[in-house]
Amino acid sequence: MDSVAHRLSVVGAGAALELRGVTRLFGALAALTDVTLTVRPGERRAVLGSNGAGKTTLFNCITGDFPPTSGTIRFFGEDVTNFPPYERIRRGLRRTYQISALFPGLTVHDNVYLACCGVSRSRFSPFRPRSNDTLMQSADDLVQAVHLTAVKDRRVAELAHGQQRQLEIALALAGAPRFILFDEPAAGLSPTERGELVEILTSLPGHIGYIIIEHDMDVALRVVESVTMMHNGRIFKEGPPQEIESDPEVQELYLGGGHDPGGRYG
Ligand SMILES: Nc1ncnc2c1ncn2[C@@H]1O[C@H](COP(=O)(O)OP(=O)(O)OP(=O)(O)O)[C@@H](O)[C@H]1O
Repeated sequence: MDSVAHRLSVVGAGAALELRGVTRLFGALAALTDVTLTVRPGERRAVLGSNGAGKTTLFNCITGDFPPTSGTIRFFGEDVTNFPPYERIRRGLRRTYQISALFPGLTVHDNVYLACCGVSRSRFSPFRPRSNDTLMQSADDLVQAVHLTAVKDRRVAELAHGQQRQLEIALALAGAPRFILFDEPAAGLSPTERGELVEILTSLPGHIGYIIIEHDMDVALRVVESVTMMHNGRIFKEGPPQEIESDPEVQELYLGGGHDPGGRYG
């Protein structure tokens, strides 16, 4: 059995994420129209599409930052459509942003430690002996998982851009997530940093599924086993990376940038 099939077989049946008929309007603009999508536990999926296709709005609906205008969202079987974002985080949903959410004056380790405190049930205490703290150990493990152990005591402001993006992944991994939404993690990275990102994503624990929005097809298609193509707020194609990559319609719409921003005003 190949590693992907094995990984998906051990994490169980059912859906991690299930969207049914999700539509999101902004005034007269339909940013998403009737999106139906199922992602299995442990599955890794890319959502691709040209600018304005609705990818970020899809993430915002899943996280609860912008609830859908209509339709339903289930997370591991539970209807979370009307849950606030923190309730989804409590259930194991995480997200990274295109814009950095790091504390630049703190060290790498302290950023991760605070993220671990933030999602843990116990409150942060300045009086807790830090060396005995299991959260400290979790933070160390996460720093290692994103290849930043060598710079763990450095302030975030001193890190290279690629290292900051790696740190954002560590923050998303805090507190035992079950599913992560990665928003363009390769943006602004050098070729070497992209290679490192691919290694980090493909080494994540097998039970953690994710959706990645990524304009860099080379990165996206190497770290997923399925792809959803969006155009003008709708899903127009789904399939394994090889099939999507060689699809003539995808090539014309995505690689040719045939986006019609006026096509979905009512
Ligand atoms: N808060 C908002 N208010 C009004 N319109 C919005 C809002 N958010 C998104 N839109 C519009 O919805 C459409 C989809 O935008 P979205 O950001 O989801 O696309 P995208 O695929 O993520 O694009 P990009 O690749 O450029 O990030 C766009 O036409 C955008 O202008």
